Amino acid sequence: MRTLRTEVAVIGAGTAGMTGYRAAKAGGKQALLIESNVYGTTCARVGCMPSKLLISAADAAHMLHAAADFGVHAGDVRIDGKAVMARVGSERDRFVGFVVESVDAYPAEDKLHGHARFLSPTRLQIDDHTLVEAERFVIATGSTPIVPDEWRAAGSRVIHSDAVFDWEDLPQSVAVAGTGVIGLELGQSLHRLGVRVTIFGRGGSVAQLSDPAVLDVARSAMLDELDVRFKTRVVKVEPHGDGLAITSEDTNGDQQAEHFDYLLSAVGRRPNVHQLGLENTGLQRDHHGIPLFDPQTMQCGDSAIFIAGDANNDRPQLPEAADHGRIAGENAARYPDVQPGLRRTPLAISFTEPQIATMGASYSELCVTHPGRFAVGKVSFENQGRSRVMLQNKGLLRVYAEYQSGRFLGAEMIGPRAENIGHLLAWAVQAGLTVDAMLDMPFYHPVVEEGVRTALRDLAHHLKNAPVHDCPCVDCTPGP
Ligand SMILES: Cc1cc2nc3c(=O)[nH]c(=O)nc-3n(C[C@H](O)[C@H](O)[C@H](O)COP(=O)(O)OP(=O)(O)OC[C@H]3O[C@@H](n4cnc5c(N)ncnc54)[C@H](O)[C@@H]3O)c2cc1C
Ligand SMILES: NC(=O)c1ccc[n+]([C@@H]2O[C@H](COP(=O)([O-])OP(=O)(O)OC[C@H]3O[C@@H](n4cnc5c(N)ncnc54)[C@H](O)[C@@H]3O)[C@@H](O)[C@H]2O)c1
Repeated sequence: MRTLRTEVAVIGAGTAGMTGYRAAKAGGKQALLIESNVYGTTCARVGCMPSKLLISAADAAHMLHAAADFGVHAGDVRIDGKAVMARVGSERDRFVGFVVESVDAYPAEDKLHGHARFLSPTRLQIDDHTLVEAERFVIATGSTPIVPDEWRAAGSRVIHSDAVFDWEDLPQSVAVAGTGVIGLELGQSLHRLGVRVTIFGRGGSVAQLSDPAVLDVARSAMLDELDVRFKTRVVKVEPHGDGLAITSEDTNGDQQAEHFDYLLSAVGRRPNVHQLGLENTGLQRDHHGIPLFDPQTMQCGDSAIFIAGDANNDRPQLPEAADHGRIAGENAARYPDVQPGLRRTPLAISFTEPQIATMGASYSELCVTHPGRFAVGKVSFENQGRSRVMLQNKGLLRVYAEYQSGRFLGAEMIGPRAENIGHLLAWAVQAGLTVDAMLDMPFYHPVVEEGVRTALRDLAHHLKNAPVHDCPCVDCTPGP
């Protein structure tokens, strides 16, 4: 076994790892980037990009059906599953190609292939071929989709999201377990592309939403279009012919057995911290096995080990992975002079239709941090002018602000153009704007943003009626 010495060892060449590597190099350090799998990142290979490619194909199919409501008739819609998947695959490969090009440009001596495992706080073993001794480390190992063992036992027709993007054709039917962002984005697109889809949600959650009023509207919007079985668990999965027999059970204990080609497990992702030898680092870890770390500096305790991206499970999204990686790499380079980096206002978007966006503090967080001290304004998109014009008049936006200061705190929504409104409102939170200052901004006509103004006016009205006593239950009714 050979031994390599470096100043900064970065484990994982995903978005966080690549950014961390570049930041450590920019900080003047020698760095080694270790990757156990192929280059290309989760985002480009099996995440953000291929999922959005599938959604775009689904949107095209949906528009053809929806056009009839405008008096525009497209004739028979034919979906060529092979062509859909060929475009998803080839465009995805193009995005992956750009990432691989970047990695190819890194000096060969900075890259090492193999699975890294800590032997001590300063030493890694890579497969059975190399020992790496380093002064500082960035853990950027990403996350893995969860597939419960009892489902996995039913064989290869039980899949997770990675497998969808390798399909050469669309299947006839798919059961999806999980009403999180992956289950809904993929489940809705497959449905729109003509696949028979049933989505099982063990509770009533919808993507990242926490506001009970928005959740109610979101559940109805999803049920309007999709076969979603809320409060229904998948209890048995067995091979059946070429596919699967799936038994589900609702809250009354009523069971139903149905046949599908596939079961797509979309029940969450687990940070890759379990086969890393973290027990040999002396780091304190939480109950998920993630080292305790400072979210401003990414430093684990006071050690020379930093953790970034999905591996630390703090907002597992692409822009966050890049921010974490940069902060971790910069701090690894300047260790022990560790400094807080820029963490932005939280923003999460689910590319369902209607889209779902949350930004700033969530409703459930405010119930803990501001009990009785925040006001809520709202707008329904049902009668919102431009939304109706576009026949996208479904959804609800709820906006939150602090009594006394009038500071805008955050919002949750499902509705048209949520990806854009989400940015607008996240920027307002980060800029520290008050609701009055936001209402002084320009609003054009006729635009969906006029709906945002309606919600802000409602919020301003409620802010004037601050409760006289500090009742912790005001505006904070428990969810259904
Ligand atoms: C279907 C899907 C859709 C998504 N859509 C969006 C979206 O629209 N917008 C958005 O913002 N986010 C989206 N995400 C989330 C986003 O893709 C991730 O948050 C982001 O890619 C995480 O980057 P990362 O660098 O932490 O991990 P990764 O890119 O997964 O990199 C981790 C790397 O570490 C390697 N590794 C692991 N363990 C070891 C080891 N011991 N030794 C060596 N190497 C190791 C892995 O092989 C991997 O290459 C989506 C995710 C999925 C799955
Ligand atoms: N548009 C985007 O930004 C985007 C898209 C895809 C993924 N992502 C990222 O990927 C992460 C993982 O997404 P995800 O959808 O896998 O996870 P998630 O945590 O968002 O959702 C998982 C869902 O599965 C449910 N669940 C858990 N166990 C279950 C079981 N046994 N049966 C049925 N349901 C069960 C949970 O209640 C939850 O609703 C997200 O947190 C997100 O950050 C982001």
